[in-house]
Amino acid sequence: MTVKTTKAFAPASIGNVSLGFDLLGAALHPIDGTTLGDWVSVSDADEFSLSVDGQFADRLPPGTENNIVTKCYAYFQSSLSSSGHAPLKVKMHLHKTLPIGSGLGSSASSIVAAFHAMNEHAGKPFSENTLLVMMGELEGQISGSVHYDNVAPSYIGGLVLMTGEDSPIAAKLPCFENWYWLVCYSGISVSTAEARRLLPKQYTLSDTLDFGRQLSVFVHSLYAKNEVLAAKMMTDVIAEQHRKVLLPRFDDAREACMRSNALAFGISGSGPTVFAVARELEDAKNMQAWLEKEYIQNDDGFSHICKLDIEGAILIS
Ligand SMILES: Nc1ncnc2c1ncn2[C@@H]1O[C@H](COP(=O)(O)OP(=O)(O)O)[C@@H](O)[C@H]1O
Ligand SMILES: N[C@@H](CCOP(=O)(O)O)C(=O)O
Repeated sequence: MTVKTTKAFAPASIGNVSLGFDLLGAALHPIDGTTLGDWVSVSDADEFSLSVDGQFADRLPPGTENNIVTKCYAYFQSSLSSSGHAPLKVKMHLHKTLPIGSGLGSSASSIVAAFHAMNEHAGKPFSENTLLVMMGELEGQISGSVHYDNVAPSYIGGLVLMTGEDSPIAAKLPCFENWYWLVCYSGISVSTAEARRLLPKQYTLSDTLDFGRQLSVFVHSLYAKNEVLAAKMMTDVIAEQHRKVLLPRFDDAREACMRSNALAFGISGSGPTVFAVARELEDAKNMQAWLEKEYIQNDDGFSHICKLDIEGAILIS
């Protein structure tokens, strides 16, 4: 008897994209063809089990019961049961290539790949929007509050705006195809939950007005195809000033990237990964050379020049 297996890949992502705290996210696709993201496969089995491999597998919490993929499985089963579907009898495997606490949407990537593979294996009982709700719920269990700015781009691809509504939860935005998105992970770990606790509970009227203006003018600029105006809006009035203390050499990194003509520079998600946007590949390479030499702190660090991953999560046959 052949055992049916379904395998999914979900790309890394930049949460917030500086100007859209919890509301904007971008999926990444390195231009050198590296697959930057996690893989999950689901195979028919009498009993559930989870195996894990990959470069960062040994940094995950010990015990498969603490792996977010096991929690995704339990959540998917209870959703199947409460909607009158048959249980899914499978074992799962996670190939963990994204560093944990990196600001590259590592937990989101595992969550998205797990739900996408399970939903496909079960014959697609849930719609894209319902799956996104489940993904957001699981991301919330890890980071302390539900936010979709990693799971949504990782699942549907591209540059994505969260609506705050039940349906659709997320909307794909147009973006400038010529932009390069450079990301550099320094090699240290920053807990998203802790980085969220650093933020104030309230903001000034002036910051609030800036946040609303920047996000709305940015979205306008994407539709108006005005990349200069769009790039000008890409600064962070919500998180950066409070979180950059966790990121050694953050200000130097910004200065170096700006000297190399960065259109924008900021923290990817809660860090320590930083991102820069460049119009020219040559500029992106110059920034990359500086960041690799000066921002990376240990052997775990790396950088990639990316384009947006327009496809999002995919199934692999
Ligand atoms: N498959 C998984 N991938 C990533 N993190 C996981 C996974 N399973 C459990 N975790 C735990 O979830 C937490 C993720 O932390 P977080 O700071 O949100 O990371 P990231 O920003 O990279 O998603 C860590 O405590 C990590 O040990
Ligand atoms: N909007 C979230 C994004 C967290 O991204 P991660 O990749 O660091 O998990 C936040 O800024 O808290």
